[in-house]
Amino acid sequence: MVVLAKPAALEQIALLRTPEAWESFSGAPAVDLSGPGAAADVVRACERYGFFSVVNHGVPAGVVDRLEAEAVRFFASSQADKDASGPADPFGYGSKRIGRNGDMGWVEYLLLAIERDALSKASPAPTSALRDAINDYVGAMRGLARTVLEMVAEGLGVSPRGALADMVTGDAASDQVFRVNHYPPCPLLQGLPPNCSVTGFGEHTDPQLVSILHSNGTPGLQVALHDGRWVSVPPNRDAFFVNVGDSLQVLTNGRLRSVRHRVVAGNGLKSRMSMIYFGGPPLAQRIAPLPQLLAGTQSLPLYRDFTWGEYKKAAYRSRLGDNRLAPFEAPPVATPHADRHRS
Ligand SMILES: C=C1C[C@]23C[C@@]1(O)CC[C@H]2[C@@]12CC[C@H](O)[C@@](C)(C(=O)O1)[C@H]2[C@@H]3C(=O)O
Ligand SMILES: O=C(O)CCC(=O)C(=O)O
Ligand SMILES: [Fe+2]
Repeated sequence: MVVLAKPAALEQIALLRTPEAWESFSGAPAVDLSGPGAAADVVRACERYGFFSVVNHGVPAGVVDRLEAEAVRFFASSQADKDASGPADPFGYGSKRIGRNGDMGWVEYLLLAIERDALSKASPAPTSALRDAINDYVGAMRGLARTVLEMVAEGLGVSPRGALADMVTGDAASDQVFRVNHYPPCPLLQGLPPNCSVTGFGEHTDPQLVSILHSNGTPGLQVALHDGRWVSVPPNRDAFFVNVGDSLQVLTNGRLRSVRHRVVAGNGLKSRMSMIYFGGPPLAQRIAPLPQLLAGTQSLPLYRDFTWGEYKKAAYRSRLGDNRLAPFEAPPVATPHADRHRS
């Protein structure tokens, strides 16, 4: 069994004690990307949950399996070998510390920057086999992100159809990040009742437009529904899970909402491993409600204009669970009768 380094930090990771098993998200929408009406399904799922899975996505299983095998090999290597790729600041190998502001989780990870369609030179992969596997996988994720964002645009009636997708995959300067998370079984939980778990990755929303996640068969991911209930997402190795990020929330003036999510690590025997592609725009990209989505409605923009660079700078000063959009909300309108309408 892999044991994460520096057990002294364990007490800083929140233990969760739950009175009953987490409710399973059996209603999680699964969108068949090859089916008719997929664009409408994508928008409906983004509006209701900010989260959905995709099946019939066209990503070859071999691309996923190869990366998973290389990542397993990396996390099973010696602590000294892993540390040689760290510390994550923000990129590289990290263990337990998430970001720079005191967040801790029962997780080890590789966080890497992508430039165009491959790992950037600033984020060298530990081995050439892992690098090649990541590059293949990221190529597939860029394609999937493009398809999903084109469907979002189509379903919302935004033209051109590539308007959102181009922010992420159409610009050489776009800010894409790739992360592999490994959650080994937590020894702290041994002997405790099965309804005890530990924070693997604390609750948060993702900052970018979309994130695309794949995991092995070990559960742990939970999402918050709009009524505040937390539900467990059953793992599905054949699917990818899409999260709406904060930037897409702003671009759609809150019509699509970013999803709060977290990972709990249990005391099962199997590690959870997840790989996530985060699709962000270039630093100079203006993030503001799309005029097309405001035109003809009574909606006022809920956010002031900002660039992805400004937002990102603020995000890296925030704690994981913070509401990172609050500072970018538009000030209330002064006239006494002006109502703010959500679109
Ligand atoms: C605590 C933090 C980690 C994070 C940067 C931040 O200051 C706030 C956002 C965090 C997050 C969440 C989603 C992704 O995992 C991530 C890579 C991202 O883009 O924003 C992480 C950041 C990180 O781990 O560096
Ligand atoms: O590891 C997971 O399943 C999710 C992790 C996550 O939300 C993240 O890395 O932003
Ligand atoms: Fe996330």
